Amino acid sequence: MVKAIELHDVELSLGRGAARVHILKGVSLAVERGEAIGLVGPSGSGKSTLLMTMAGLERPDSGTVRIDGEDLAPLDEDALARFRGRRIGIVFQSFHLLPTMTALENVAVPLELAGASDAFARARAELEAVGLGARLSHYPAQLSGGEQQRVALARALAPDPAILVADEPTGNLDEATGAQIVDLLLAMKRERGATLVLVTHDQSLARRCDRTIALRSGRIERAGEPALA
Ligand SMILES: Nc1ncnc2c1ncn2[C@@H]1O[C@H](COP(=O)(O)OP(=O)(O)OP(=O)(O)O)[C@@H](O)[C@H]1O
Repeated sequence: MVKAIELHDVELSLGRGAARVHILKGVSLAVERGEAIGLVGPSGSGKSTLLMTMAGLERPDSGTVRIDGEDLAPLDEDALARFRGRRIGIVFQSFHLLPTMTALENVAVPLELAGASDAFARARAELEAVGLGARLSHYPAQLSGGEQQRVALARALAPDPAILVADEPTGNLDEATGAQIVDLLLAMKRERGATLVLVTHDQSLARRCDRTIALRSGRIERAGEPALA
């Protein structure tokens, strides 16, 4: 069976000259289609870097990254950006919404730029699905943190990606709101049959995923067995 995400012996360094840091060290892992993975580990262990590598936003120095069986290495930057746009939804801790656009525009405009003819109708449906049907015309500054993260989630899901990656999506939220966002992430990925990789410091949130993968000092410390293999 083709894996949703497959890394083999990935080495990755970031930074220049004396500031260059060897972050990922021989990382190999496989994520089944439809799995929800909680990616955990101490601060600085490389979780965000690994997530960005899985999402095709960082390229490894060596080793291979395959998404749905496709090796990302031969893709040039344009092809990689198109691949990401079609297949991968990304949610960040700090929402990354455009402050001058309404909730609806934040979701619809990227869809429109990607060539969707029904961008505004789809954006409206996505915002309704995350419970924001009554907030379409609000600007990010008029929304709570949890609502802003729902807009970001709607934006990530709008192109119907097969893979959703979320980097500390609850990091700027209080505990109860954070738990609601994880509920929503898990419900959305189940409904759509997507694969989810969630970076979190919170072990109790990570345990709600099908499986946790633990990183330490850039190496996989523990990966568990996929329940869906
Ligand atoms: N662009 C960069 N240049 C140099 N070093 C970097 C760069 N990005 C990350 N690092 C370093 O790589 C290591 C891993 O960072 P990363 O953000 O992946 O860890 P993390 O486990 O997600 O940490 P946290 O939980 O604190 O967010 C850290 O020591 C960090 O300082």
